[in-house]
Amino acid sequence: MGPAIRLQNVGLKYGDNVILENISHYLAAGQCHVIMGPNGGGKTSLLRSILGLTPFTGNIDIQWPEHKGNIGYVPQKATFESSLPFTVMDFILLNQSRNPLFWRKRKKEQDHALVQLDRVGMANRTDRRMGQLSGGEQQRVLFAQSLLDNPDLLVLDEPTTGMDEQGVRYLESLIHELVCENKTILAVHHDVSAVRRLDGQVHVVNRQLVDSGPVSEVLRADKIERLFNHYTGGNAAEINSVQGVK
Ligand SMILES: Nc1ncnc2c1ncn2[C@@H]1O[C@H](COP(=O)(O)OP(=O)(O)OP(=O)(O)O)[C@@H](O)[C@H]1O
Repeated sequence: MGPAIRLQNVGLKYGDNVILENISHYLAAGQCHVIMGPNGGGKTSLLRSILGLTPFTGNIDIQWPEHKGNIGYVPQKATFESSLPFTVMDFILLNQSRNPLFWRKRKKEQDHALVQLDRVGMANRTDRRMGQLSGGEQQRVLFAQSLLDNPDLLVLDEPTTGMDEQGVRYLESLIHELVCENKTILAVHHDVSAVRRLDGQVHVVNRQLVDSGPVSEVLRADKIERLFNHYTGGNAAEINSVQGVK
């Protein structure tokens, strides 16, 4: 079972630049939560705050049901030196053990890595150099890597960026599978149709929490325009008062 996440008065500033302000919210356990909102609205910053990677103010409590479980994280982009001669399998194994790479090529670990790569349609590309993969293929490898420890909380930052239709389908069916296992998913997403297919809870963030609820409510036809209005500089406080969000 995945955790619930409680946010209390969460804020984040870079210098004088306010990125997140006064966000108090509850993300229920065992569901798929999608964060949407305009570019620069603070979605990645919120994910990074939840992961403890950014110095936020306020409180973020990851509430594990019994004991603390594993967290998987897929960042927006893979960061590695693309000229290095390591393969997809090396990249995956690199994160599976604290031993040097040449110790890691144990059959059991390779088999486990292969199963995860198969889940994202990359099992036939284990010997390719990471630096030679396309952006979408790299995203798939990152996703496979995030599954290695059987995470109870999976955090995805725009997971389908650069992915083709097949990659998107792999990812969506895996998310459905994980939700069926009561894992908690937290994903930043921009694609309204894809979010509709995920059928989770949608939380709109633009510096503040602008709206929140099931897909059927937040992505209603009459609200979509407002969601996109944010992109042209909508004011979160005004939007809150229009939508009655406190
Ligand atoms: N380390 C940093 N230092 C200074 N400013 C930052 C830093 N990280 C993010 N920001 C700023 O915070 C704001 C929010 O960025 P963030 O990446 O959280 O937005 P986002 O909603 O995820 O955007 P996008 O949809 O474009 O990915 C941006 O204006 C960005 O420039």
